[in-house]
Amino acid sequence: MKNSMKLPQKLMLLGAGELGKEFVIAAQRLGNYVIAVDRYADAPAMQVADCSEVISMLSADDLEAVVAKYKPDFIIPEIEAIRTEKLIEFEQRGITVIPTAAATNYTMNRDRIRELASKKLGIRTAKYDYATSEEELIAVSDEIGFPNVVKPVMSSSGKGQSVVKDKSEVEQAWKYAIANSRGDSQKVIVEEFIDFEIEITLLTIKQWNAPTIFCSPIGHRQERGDYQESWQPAEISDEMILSAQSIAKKVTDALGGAGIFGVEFFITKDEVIFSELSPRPHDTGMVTLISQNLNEFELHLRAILGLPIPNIEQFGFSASAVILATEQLDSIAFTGVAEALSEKDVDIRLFGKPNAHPYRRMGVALAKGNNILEAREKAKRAANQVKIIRND
Ligand SMILES: Nc1ncnc2c1ncn2[C@@H]1O[C@H](COP(=O)(O)OP(=O)(O)OP(=O)(O)O)[C@@H](O)[C@H]1O
Ligand SMILES: NCC(=O)N[C@@H]1O[C@H](COP(=O)([O-])[O-])[C@@H](O)[C@H]1O
Ligand SMILES: [Mg+2]
Repeated sequence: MKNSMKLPQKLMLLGAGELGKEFVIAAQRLGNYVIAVDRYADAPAMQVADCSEVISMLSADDLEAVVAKYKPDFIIPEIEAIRTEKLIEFEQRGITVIPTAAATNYTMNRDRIRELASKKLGIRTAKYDYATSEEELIAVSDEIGFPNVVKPVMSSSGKGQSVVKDKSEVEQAWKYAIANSRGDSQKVIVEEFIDFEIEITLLTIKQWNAPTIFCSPIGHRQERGDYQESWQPAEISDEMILSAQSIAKKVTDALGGAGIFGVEFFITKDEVIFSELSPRPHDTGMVTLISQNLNEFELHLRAILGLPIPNIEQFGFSASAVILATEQLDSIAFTGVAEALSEKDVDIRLFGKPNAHPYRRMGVALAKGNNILEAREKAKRAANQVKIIRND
């Protein structure tokens, strides 16, 4: 369907963070025209796009205005917090929404994608239920058991998420989830805590006119529900990889369209448990900036434009480690970059976010090594060398 299109295409990116920035670079390399949109000016992807717009992506009117102004060929969501009902309308008007408008609607809220995976497709997930008040959360927590994980149904990067060890922590978990929920949703999901051996992201590339293909699994470590480091390949059995691939194929087929998906799994001693997925490049997939011939952003672009992906070559033991802010800063400078780059097979990306607050991801260190441990150590060492200071 899409494989004889001409270039350039006009791409509208909804969300212009670090993932968008690398995607825009990939799109620009093939000469495409990109409009980067986000809630604030000078966002990372805006710095490399042809033009940019600052709007509320939760506002249908704002979305209508930018789409009417630019008439893009493709709308490519980069974050979850978008008025997805409006995307359905754009799709009906003939604009291609990636991967599909329905998929962005399914994945915007945890409950929708969970119901699809667990109830409709019968895929194994953590035991779960929902609560819409503190009283209900107390009852539901008892039913799921302790420890459990409480998350707002509308949030990402671990915002509002907590591990609840016993009854005494339920009230605090409710308050924290509601205070950090995106939009005005008062609904949380309570999940059985999975004591996994490793968690992985399986980058899954769904194409318009070619079979679904996969990257080598990426292992990752999270703190506060947010990614700290990732590595590829993840040390899991071939049998488990096949099982994860089959689940990823099932879910992405149900969502339809084309593009890359970051499909997250918990791997226990003997089970592969589906967690959630992003219908776009995944933060833990930034390791592919050093680990593959085509990184996850280039793969996303090729899948979107119906360009062939003849092979994905994995270059061996690779890792990424995040560079996080520790304080509130209005203007930023970095030190220690030269020291970090002095080691062989190390690279750094600084995203260019205009301001910082504690735990905000400002950059990432990338490394290759002779084994996974070495690659992880190198990436972490490089990340720790980079310091964020006030630029005055
Ligand atoms: N049921 C669970 N059992 C054990 N750990 C969990 C569970 N749910 C979440 N976690 C931990 O918290 C992390 C973040 O959870 P999840 O992916 O659901 O949140 P998120 O806010 O969507 O994150 P992101 O947007 O970065 O993908 C997981 O990667 C995992 O480390
Ligand atoms: N887990 C999702 C994720 O990593 N998303 C990435 O973070 C940006 C927001 O960063 P900010 O909150 O620092 O503005 C998003 O725009 C996207 O690139
Ligand atoms: Mg996640």
